[in-house]
Amino acid sequence: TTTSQECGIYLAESSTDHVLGSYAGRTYNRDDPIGSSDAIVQFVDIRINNQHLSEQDATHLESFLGTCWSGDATAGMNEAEEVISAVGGPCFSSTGHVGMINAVIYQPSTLLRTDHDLLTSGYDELTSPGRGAFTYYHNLTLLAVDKIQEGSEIFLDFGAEYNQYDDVSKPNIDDYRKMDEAMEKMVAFFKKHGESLGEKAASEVYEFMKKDVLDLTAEARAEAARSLLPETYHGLQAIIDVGGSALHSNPEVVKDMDWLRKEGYCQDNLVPGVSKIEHAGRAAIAARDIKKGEVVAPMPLVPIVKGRDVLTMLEYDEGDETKPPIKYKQFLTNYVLEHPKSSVLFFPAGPMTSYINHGGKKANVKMAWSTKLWSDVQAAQKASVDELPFFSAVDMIVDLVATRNIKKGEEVLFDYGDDWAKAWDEHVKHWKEMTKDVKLSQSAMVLNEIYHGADTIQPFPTSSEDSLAGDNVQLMCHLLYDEDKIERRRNQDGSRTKVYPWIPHPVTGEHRLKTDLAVRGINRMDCIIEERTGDEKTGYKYVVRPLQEKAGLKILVKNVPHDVIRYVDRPYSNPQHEGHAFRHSIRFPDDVFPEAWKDLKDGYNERDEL
Ligand SMILES: C[S@@+](CC[C@H](N)C(=O)[O-])C[C@H]1O[C@@H](n2cnc3c(N)ncnc32)[C@H](O)[C@@H]1O
Repeated sequence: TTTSQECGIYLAESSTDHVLGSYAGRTYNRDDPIGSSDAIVQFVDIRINNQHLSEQDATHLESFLGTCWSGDATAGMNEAEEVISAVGGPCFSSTGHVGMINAVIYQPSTLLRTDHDLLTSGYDELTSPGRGAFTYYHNLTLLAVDKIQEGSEIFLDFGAEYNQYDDVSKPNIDDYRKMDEAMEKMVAFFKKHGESLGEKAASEVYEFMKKDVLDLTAEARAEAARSLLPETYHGLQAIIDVGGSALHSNPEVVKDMDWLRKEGYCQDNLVPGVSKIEHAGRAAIAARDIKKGEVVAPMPLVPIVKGRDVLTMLEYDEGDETKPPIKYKQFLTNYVLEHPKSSVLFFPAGPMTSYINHGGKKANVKMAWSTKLWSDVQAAQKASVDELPFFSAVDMIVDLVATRNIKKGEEVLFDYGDDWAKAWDEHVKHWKEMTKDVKLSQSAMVLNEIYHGADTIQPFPTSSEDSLAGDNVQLMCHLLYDEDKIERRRNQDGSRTKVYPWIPHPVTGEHRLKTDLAVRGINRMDCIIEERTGDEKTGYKYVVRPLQEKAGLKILVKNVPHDVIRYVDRPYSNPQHEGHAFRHSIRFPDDVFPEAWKDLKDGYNERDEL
């Protein structure tokens, strides 16, 4: 179809500042997904493991963490004590705007993800040397929360914008919304009464609304709100026509489509799939034909200063703290670029680029520095490693360029380098030996396939029925209940239990909205299933007991739909935490690695460290 030929989302310089921005390549309606569904790389307890850092290095680490999301937004919260998520693409390269949030991370996509594709591809978690080597977290999806016109910048809701929310000098999102509503009403008023009032009286009424009514109703926000209104009431309709006061007073957020096609990067040339390479996990697949020499994806680089140290985790012997700790490499290691002559690692935050596998001689993309005028890559290339953290990702872009024609549906591959290939071959060779005395358990992903897989939908067992779940997993429910609709149940011992209904069953057409309210990271909690109703045809519903409630306080939630219940790996127990899992970074090719970034004269030698 023609739409798959058009790029749905671009990357370019933001209209708000010299930072990265994402722009709609077509019009989106509210609730439309935007861009491709991307991988998420969780890293755990990074601050706890880096308490020895110098003040400066700790600041650098924080600036890297500032480019990431909290694990709560990406379903990672149960991985460890502290979970932070590295992501690429529009979730990384969109900015916030206190007045114009038009997209959010669609949490149900990752919270309720399934792995049917991977598990039916022949991947066997218990025997594959790929176990724990690629991410369990995927399907990170952006969703439009408003109509977004073609060319418009995408603004995400980062909690941080709320700091500016109370600033009375400029309009915030509620000012824009309220004034749009007010303007609609004013237009209706002047349409009805304008003629009989006459020009002079109508203008006076408008001035009265603008000044006195706003001062009284908007109080501290009156000035900000007033700035959105036109000089005379004749200008009201034009503001409504361009799509409201936000767009009207910030016309620069909408770029010309021809400019975007020429000067921007397409961010949805790749879609996820399962790799044909055995044990490799998921893959980046071309969404359209790409010609030799074209950019497949831009990769903004995020420096991790002293990266190898920062990504080393220490595990102390609990019985004997004086013993030297065992060192592990943080899972993120597998997703970063390294150069042997540099102490800095780089997370490549491109759209879907985390999914690109190693192809060796079969690689069909290579790296080249950005040639966009808005990206000052030259300055960054001359910078020393200490200066790198101060560069914005907008000036640190490398392109992945097709080295031959790539057909739609083909897997995109990069050459990770000979060291990586050697390490992987060794790993595969020793896998059986390494794991022969280890009891490998099946992760929650495999269990969830039984209850949510496309082929079979089994009901969850109640607490009195036999369960397939091992000790390594726990049951989680996404619960939001209606506090006003309480019922009390009398128990056999005479005590009473409060029963709340799960939020009302979705009404047709509102499915997404209603269910979404409940399916959010903050509403995920341990639960026990007490009762079950329904069948495969009508759908199962459950009465569950949330375990997070204060001790002694017994409550139940009824009408909980099957789909919002999931098994989750207990903290530190999914295969990503296993010591025998493969760990190796991707080699940053010599021909593009700047001289100035080589701070290790003799080069890094892994044997020195481990
Ligand atoms: C940057 S990720 C690539 C995306 C990954 N396949 C996924 O599903 O998230 C790197 C990891 O992918 C896997 N991988 C990449 N190329 C591979 C290959 N040629 N053979 C086996 N595994 C590969 C390894 O587990 C490696 O640690």
